[in-house]
Amino acid sequence: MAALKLALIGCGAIGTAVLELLRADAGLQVAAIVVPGPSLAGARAVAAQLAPGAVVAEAVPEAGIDLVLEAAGHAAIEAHVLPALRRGVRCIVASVGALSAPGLPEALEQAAREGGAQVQLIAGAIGAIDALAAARIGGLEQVRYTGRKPPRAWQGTPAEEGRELAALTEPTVIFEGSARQAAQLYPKNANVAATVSLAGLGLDRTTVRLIADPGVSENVHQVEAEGAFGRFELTMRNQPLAANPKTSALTVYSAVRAVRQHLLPLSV
Ligand SMILES: NC(=O)C1=CN([C@@H]2O[C@H](COP(=O)(O)OP(=O)(O)OC[C@H]3O[C@@H](n4cnc5c(N)ncnc54)[C@H](OP(=O)(O)O)[C@@H]3O)[C@@H](O)[C@H]2O)C=CC1
Ligand SMILES: O=C([O-])CC(=O)C(=O)O
Repeated sequence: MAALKLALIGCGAIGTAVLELLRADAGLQVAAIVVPGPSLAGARAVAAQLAPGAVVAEAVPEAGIDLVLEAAGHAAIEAHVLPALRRGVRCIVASVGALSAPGLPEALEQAAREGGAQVQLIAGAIGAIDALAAARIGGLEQVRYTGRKPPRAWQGTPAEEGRELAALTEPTVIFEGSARQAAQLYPKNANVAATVSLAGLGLDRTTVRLIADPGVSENVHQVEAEGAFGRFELTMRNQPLAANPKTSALTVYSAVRAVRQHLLPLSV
């Protein structure tokens, strides 16, 4: 059987780790790696080591791709995922927070329908998305998400406004509001907030708290959900990636699992 041809969008912390893990997968060929112009040379160096057969380009090739994995950032959905879906290519999306932009969920659905393809949002750094989505069917009353990361994970975000992150000595709430606001203000840190909300009560009714905590070294994600099913409390203590402290290693494994689900005859 012909190998499944994958296009990877983004070649940063997640993309590189995904390439390492998928390197030896039978039945899979990384056919393309897509990055912005200034990163082409860096991505070519990574490809030479981890995906020697891949074309490195600024756009997904128009032919010869069976599956797209986005691990790039919110802007990549509009730029690369929508066109791929319209051409009928299945897509896996890590930057779920992009769906907080009004109209983007509908645009994704429309593009997928047009192409007869499907878009899969990964659970990424969070668990229990299956339980939450199932609980929604019975009716949910409240879903609350708390994201707690070491101060350095909030560098380059609005959390820096009016405070010196490196000088924090106490856990500090840097954001309280809806999942939609969190995903828009913290596009590299609150994709999980968007995922929890899309599985549960929606972007506007899911309450989110983001905390910079000098007392933790992990990325800690908590979900509290209540409804007709009963209630659950989930705590994930994720190891961050050395290459990007904002991102949990579990996100990489979740992306790899999603790709492998397209290869295996049986998957859990
Ligand atoms: N669902 C989840 O649980 C999580 C989701 N994420 C999402 O994954 C994304 C990637 O994370 P991570 O790998 O750690 O980030 P990195 O910053 O390490 O890497 C991002 C990569 O994507 C490239 N890139 C950026 N914009 C585009 C674009 N428009 N088209 C193509 N490539 C692009 C970057 O290139 P350049 O350096 O040139 O900008 C870089 O190669 C995050 O931005 C976030 O949206 C992250 C963590 C958890
Ligand atoms: O990887 C994580 O811990 C979560 C994250 O950055 C996000 O939700 O965007």
